[in-house]
Amino acid sequence: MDVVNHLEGRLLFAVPKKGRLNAATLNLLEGADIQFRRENRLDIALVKNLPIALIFLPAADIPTFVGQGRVDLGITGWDQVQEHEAAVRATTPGGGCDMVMDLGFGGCKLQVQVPEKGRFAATRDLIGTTIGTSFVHLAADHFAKLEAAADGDPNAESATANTRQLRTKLIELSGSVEAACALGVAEGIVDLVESGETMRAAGLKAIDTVVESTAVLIKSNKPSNPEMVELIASRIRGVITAQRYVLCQYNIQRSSLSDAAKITPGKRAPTVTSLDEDGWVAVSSMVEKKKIALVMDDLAKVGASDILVLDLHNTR
Ligand SMILES: Nc1ncnc2c1ncn2[C@@H]1O[C@H](COP(=O)(O)OP(=O)(O)OP(=O)(O)O)[C@@H](O)[C@H]1O
Ligand SMILES: O=P(O)(O)OC[C@H]1O[C@H](OP(=O)(O)OP(=O)(O)O)[C@H](O)[C@@H]1O
Repeated sequence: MDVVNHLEGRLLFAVPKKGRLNAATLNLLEGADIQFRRENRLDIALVKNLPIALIFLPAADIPTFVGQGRVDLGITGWDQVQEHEAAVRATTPGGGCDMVMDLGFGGCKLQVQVPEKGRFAATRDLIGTTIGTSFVHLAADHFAKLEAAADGDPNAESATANTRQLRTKLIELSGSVEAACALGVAEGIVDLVESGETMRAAGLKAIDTVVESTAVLIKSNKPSNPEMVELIASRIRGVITAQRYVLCQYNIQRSSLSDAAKITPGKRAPTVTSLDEDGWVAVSSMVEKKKIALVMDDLAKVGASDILVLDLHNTR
């Protein structure tokens, strides 16, 4: 089938075609029951059960397609959204992308890195040197602020590369940025760090953070079908919430219910049902997954018993 001729009337949704955000994004689409089959080598896939087409793009290009309104929705890193905004700020304030929600995965930091045993201790020491990065616009804005501060500019915090002539030289690299220092291409780099393994393996250390990032859902500020955007956003929100929470169930004496309810207040309020035993109630309540062990300890202390923790598949 010639999918390109079947896009009419469909909401276009850009997703990372490879890399760090690809697998988690595909999981999210599955959880939101967005069903598709991607033909070999084709970057467009029609969704079978909704009037949507998925467009598989490099994460770095997704803010451009969304910002120009060529696609309606996209999933990419917040770092990429910020880089796009820094690139087009002079012509398109806001970049044309609206943030819909933080998706929680793909956490990393865009950091200034220098050789571990080198002469640079702070980012300002790098002013006037050469910096290698794939994030040239964010790095340029970061150094514009530093240079403005070093020059005693009272408005240094709002300085950008559009408003200043930079003394620091930025070299655009498309990957393996960590190699730049060892090979003498740059004195420092600005690149992503998650575990820090790649940085340490290259003999580098981080001395400053430019942006903290996670994957985000963004939408065009002129979507073709706002109702469909809202439907997809609410399905994705349901899956993300389900991933973040568990359902905690327990039995407790009614006299201790108010103490237990303080520990498990739920999203709105805990659900309380009577048990077939005088003076006892059963409680169920959503609890943040990362807090559940402490919550169980606290519930046991106030007399809860038969505490069960259940995974959630979806919420709305
Ligand atoms: N180590 C990491 N841990 C978590 N998230 C990361 C990491 N590296 C990158 N990301 C996130 O994933 C996004 C895409 O990066 P990734 O390196 O996977 O891109 P890519 O599309 O494969 O491009 P490239 O070919 O340049 O590597 C980044 O913008 C960032 O938001
Ligand atoms: O702190 P860590 O957990 O080691 O992760 C950081 C690395 O991950 C990303 O690169 P990726 O492996 O995606 O490849 P790339 O260099 O080709 O972009 C990033 O550019 C770093 O190099």
